Amino acid sequence: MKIAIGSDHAGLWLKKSFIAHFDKPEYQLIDVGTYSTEPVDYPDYAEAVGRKLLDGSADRGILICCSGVGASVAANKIPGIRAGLCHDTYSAHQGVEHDDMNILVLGACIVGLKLAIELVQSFLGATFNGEERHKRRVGKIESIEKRYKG
Ligand SMILES: O=C(CO)[C@H](O)[C@H](O)[C@H](O)COP(=O)(O)O
Repeated sequence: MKIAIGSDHAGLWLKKSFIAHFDKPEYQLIDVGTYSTEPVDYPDYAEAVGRKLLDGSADRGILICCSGVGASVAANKIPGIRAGLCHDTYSAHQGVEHDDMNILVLGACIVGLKLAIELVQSFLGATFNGEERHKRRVGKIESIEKRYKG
């Protein structure tokens, strides 16, 4: 699975830890930055991760900022992106199974490394279950995107 991963300065430590932990043959991590602790703006990394999904170079995305809120808000502005801020493992897999969530957003100021790894494992191990009512709801999200297209 190809996974685009990005963070701002606040999420850098967690992004680095993920890159080390998920260095496994089944995962190909595409690191879109940031690469130093110099302060940056989370929307830039949210957009960079979103673009990787839209151009087909990544199957899933992981985004990290301090709370996870800003990165989540920014990523969800991109049509086709369904980003979820999840700090419990149930939401991390149910968000994929029911809502076809394609980016997991984490707050590096909120979660510790062990929980964060479990969250990513839950997210990556889940697939959209494709049941009619869930397809209908995701379809309605796409309709909202179309109605408000600039
Ligand atoms: O949490 C965030 C947005 O929801 C970001 O990580 C910001 O970086 C956070 O607001 C901290 O910003 P600062 O410039 O490091 O004070």
